[in-house]
Amino acid sequence: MPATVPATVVPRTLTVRPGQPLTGAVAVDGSKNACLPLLAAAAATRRHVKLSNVPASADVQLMLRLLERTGFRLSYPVGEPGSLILWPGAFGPTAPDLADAARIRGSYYLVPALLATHGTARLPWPGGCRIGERGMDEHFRVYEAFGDVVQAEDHHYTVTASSRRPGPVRLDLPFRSRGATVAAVLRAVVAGCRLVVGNPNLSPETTTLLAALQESGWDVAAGEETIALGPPADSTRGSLNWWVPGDKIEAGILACALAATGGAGRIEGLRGPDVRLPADLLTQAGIPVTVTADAITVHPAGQLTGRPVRAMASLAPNGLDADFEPALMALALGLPGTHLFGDSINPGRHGNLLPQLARLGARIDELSPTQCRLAGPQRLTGAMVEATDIRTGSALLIAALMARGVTMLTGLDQLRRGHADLPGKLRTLGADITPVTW
Ligand SMILES: CC(=O)N[C@H]1[C@@H](OP(=O)(O)OP(=O)(O)OC[C@H]2O[C@@H](n3ccc(=O)[nH]c3=O)[C@H](O)[C@@H]2O)O[C@H](CO)[C@@H](O)[C@@H]1O
Ligand SMILES: C=C(OP(=O)(O)O)C(=O)O
Repeated sequence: MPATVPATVVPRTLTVRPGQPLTGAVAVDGSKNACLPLLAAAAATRRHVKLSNVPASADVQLMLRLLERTGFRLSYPVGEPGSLILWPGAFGPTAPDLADAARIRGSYYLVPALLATHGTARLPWPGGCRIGERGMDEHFRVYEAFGDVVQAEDHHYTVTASSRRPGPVRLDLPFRSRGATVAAVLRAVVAGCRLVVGNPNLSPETTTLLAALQESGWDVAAGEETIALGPPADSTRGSLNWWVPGDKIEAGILACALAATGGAGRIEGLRGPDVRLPADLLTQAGIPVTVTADAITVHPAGQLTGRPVRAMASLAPNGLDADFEPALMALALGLPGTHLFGDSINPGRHGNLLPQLARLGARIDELSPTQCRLAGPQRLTGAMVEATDIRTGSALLIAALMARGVTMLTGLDQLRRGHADLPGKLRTLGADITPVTW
């Protein structure tokens, strides 16, 4: 009898072979990093929220299970793939055991909702990508500014809600942490109080959350210096409709893959301004790119005589999101010039990414633990590599498409944490990527 592979088998390894330049059109999924705070905000509002364009990535699926275990209810409207409705169900007297919250960084977004439902949040230290020391001290300072009590233990941390209703809260962040900014905003939602955050994070993920709250009746004013929030004037509790924006990082990865193979194509379903910076870097490197309100198009490049790539991650308003950097680094391996990269936000990123690119033969000079330089174009050779974090996985896919010979990519669980099916999207553009099912 021929061996058959059940349709549900999830491959653990992929083979990637170089081929024709990628071409065609593909749409991105909703963004994991925008979806996680929106889910946490939906829980914090304790209203019925319909959320659309929800990606099927593993981290988002896990967040949904954590919310259900906490006592929130979920339903999936028929005929609307990617949509769900979240509302508060019955909450038990004791806080739930959320041990597997340790698998994702974004589980910290649950703290405000847990304070609302149980008065206390006890969570394992967050996991996610192993990209260096990923502190939470600033998140804790946020809760303390609201009068909450924070206890750090070996394996867990506990936040206990203040018994007093906080008055207006003002806090200034020492740096523009996205996690701490979102924590402050969601805590104010639970407290129903006014909030001013100085030196806030203004990434699209944060401003998407602010826009959703504004639609929900909150008074929101966001500028480079401060974010100011005021609770809704009336106590309307009607249902809300929010939308997860298309994944800017997935769009950047697909644009880099098109460019890396000398191809041309269109990536849809995103917000143009979210990909402005990586698009500018491609254009400066001599790869013609146009960005419209909801798409990015990579045009055929002639001779590559553009400027070298200089991709420095930054938390400044309009700074380059750190998660774009690995894909740009993979692309630059094929571009002429001496290219410079930096990510001091995630100080362990290069320690993860560079050894894997080196397995393909990449020669990258580490100027410091967080900065590196490479001269291109380089000749890469297929090898066995591992997606040691989400963005390392996507950078390896791009590099493998440029390499001579076959690359085998393992560690797909990491890749799936951030993208429901990035290999499938690359296949839509013509990439030769095959799951290994033995
Ligand atoms: C789930 C999610 O959206 N993850 C993103 C988020 O990471 P992350 O969730 O880590 O964002 P944070 O703002 O919490 O932290 C960013 C970095 O700042 C430092 N830090 C942060 C808080 C703190 O209290 N103490 C401290 O030292 C750590 O080095 C940490 O790694 O923003 C990063 C930078 O844009 C992105 O690369 C991640 O993809
Ligand atoms: C670093 C990332 O994820 P997380 O913060 O969830 O680990 C990422 O999305 O690239």
